[in-house]
Amino acid sequence: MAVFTPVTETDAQALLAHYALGELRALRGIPSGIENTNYFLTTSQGEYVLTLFERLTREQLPFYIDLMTHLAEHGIPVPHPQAAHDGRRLAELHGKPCTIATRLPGKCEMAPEPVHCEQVGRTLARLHLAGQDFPLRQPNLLGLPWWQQTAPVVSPYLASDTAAMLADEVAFQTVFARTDTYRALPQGPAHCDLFRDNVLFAGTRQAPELGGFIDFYFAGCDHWLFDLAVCVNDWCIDHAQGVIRPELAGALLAAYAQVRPLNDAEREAWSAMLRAAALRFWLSRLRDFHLPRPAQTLTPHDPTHFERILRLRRGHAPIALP
Ligand SMILES: Nc1ncnc2c1ncn2[C@@H]1O[C@H](COP(=O)(O)OP(=O)(O)O)[C@@H](O)[C@H]1O
Ligand SMILES: N[C@@H](CCOP(=O)(O)O)C(=O)O
Repeated sequence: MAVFTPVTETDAQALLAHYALGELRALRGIPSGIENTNYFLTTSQGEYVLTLFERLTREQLPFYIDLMTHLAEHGIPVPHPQAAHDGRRLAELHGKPCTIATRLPGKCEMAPEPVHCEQVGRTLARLHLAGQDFPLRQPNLLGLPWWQQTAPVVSPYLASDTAAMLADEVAFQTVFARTDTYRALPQGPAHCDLFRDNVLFAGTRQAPELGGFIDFYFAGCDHWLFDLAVCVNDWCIDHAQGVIRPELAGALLAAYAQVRPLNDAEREAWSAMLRAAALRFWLSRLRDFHLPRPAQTLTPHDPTHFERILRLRRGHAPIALP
């Protein structure tokens, strides 16, 4: 279970005393997630999620908390961080920054159909547009400089031909980032980790209703196309092989483009961006696998999944953007 820092009922009661959220009814550690400590918190007033931040610093956190607040207040279904009596949405527990946000309805859909992909695409485009006037700026902290820094750290754990592919891909992305096409890509606040386990659906499998997007703690200002590529690389593939399933990608991309039409620079950059999105998660999984942090119990994600996806994206022209 990804509880890095245990929280007791007494801790939670003391924390709730600073909020107008009612009395504690139940507290339950959440057995998934790999970044933060999460608990479901039930009070006499509603259902919330308590998150203790394990890696992000106090300086970095206002971006995420204020972004979720901004998006929630603009009608995007995301967890709404709650303000304490003093107006702050960030508190502290066991020396770790923490927040209490609304619990969204539904559960993850790990075997999506086009109808799920459509809703994800549409809501992602709405999120991008709603984020345009968000005033804070913080880059995606796991962007190109982090890839350049991390590749040599994980490289010694790889077979020599795999390490060579990693180095070649980082070099490719470094050159791509200097092109006019890259500079012309629209950007703004982006989720940057919108995998199947970060979207909740209520309703039925035939008639799903998107409950919301969760886990904004990899968000940052980046190209919107990168966000879309992260999404397609997870939502629209055959999971065993990593190949893109056209009926899923078609549904997600068409729904996205209906809300925010894509431009020529984005069409030109699409293949490189799918590679960038695969590289990003291959690197973080390699780091987590070979250089793990202590946790009560934690199964690291399989890095070879994204190694395979990167090989595929390097070898084939992707499905065209609408
Ligand atoms: N606001 C929320 N509403 C409902 N469930 C949530 C919410 N936040 C987290 N969860 C649940 O907690 C799990 C882990 O949260 P997540 O943010 O993905 O953790 P981590 O940041 O550690 O990866 C999710 O899969 C989901 O089941
Ligand atoms: N989505 C990433 C890692 C982050 O995991 P999450 O549980 O916080 O979404 C991956 O799959 O590598």
